[in-house]
Amino acid sequence: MQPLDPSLPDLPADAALFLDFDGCLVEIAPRPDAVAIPPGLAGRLARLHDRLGGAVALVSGRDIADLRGFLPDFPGPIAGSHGAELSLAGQPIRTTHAVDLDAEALHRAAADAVADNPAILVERKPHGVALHYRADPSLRPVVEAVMQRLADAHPGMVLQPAKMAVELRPRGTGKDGALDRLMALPPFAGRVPVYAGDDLTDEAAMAHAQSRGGFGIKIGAGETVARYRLADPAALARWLDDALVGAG
Ligand SMILES: O=P(O)(O)OC[C@H]1O[C@H](O[C@H]2O[C@H](CO)[C@@H](O)[C@H](O)[C@H]2O)[C@H](O)[C@@H](O)[C@@H]1O
Repeated sequence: MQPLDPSLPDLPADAALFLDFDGCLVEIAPRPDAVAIPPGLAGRLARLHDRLGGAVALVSGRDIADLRGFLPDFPGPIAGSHGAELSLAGQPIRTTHAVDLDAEALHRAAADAVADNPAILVERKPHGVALHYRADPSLRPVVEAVMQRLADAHPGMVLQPAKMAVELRPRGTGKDGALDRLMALPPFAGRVPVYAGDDLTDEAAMAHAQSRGGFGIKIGAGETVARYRLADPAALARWLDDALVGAG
């Protein structure tokens, strides 16, 4: 069991907590549909939601419908597709950008471009597409070249490198924007933003949390702007559980 970062403070009682999903709440899996939800995760999120007056949000590169499939009872807001969509508690999903995207055409173009490489997995999202090469990492240059061509052909979209994947997301979106949007709303407004994430896509949001008086927690290895680090999702779970115990 990895020790907790000894410098990591307790979760502030007035925190606004932003949690990434893959590699942060759940371990990375061979395929996006193969992640295992830890047995205590849903209960932990519900208790944190109560403890923080509802100021707990999921912020993911996955689309919201996909995330809801894994965490159907999550009671708080979800920012999905790298901030391109947002669902406030009890409200329908709404789009946060103005990029005019024919998602089906984009998915078709991506799938056609890698049709000769069955090891490349095409993830179709309502606001973009991801090409995964985890099954054969030697295909990374192929994926990068295809995605660069697609980005050139879709000026409204930008490249988003991910873990063993390359994605396209709408220009102007991002997890930092999602954090900003939520921090302007109750019950997040006026609280201390705390953001935990593992990936490149989380860096801007962690920097943003820190610029607003809060802090970031990098999960796992790799360069980061985050002030603190925890080894893996299990270490994050223990830190969150400590906060719940501390709260009595
Ligand atoms: O923002 P996140 O919640 O961390 O989501 C980032 C991307 O995660 C997923 O892909 C990654 O996780 C998969 C499952 O562990 C793994 O197989 C893949 O290699 C990783 O890149 C998801 O599929 C993407 O849509 C998310 O954007």
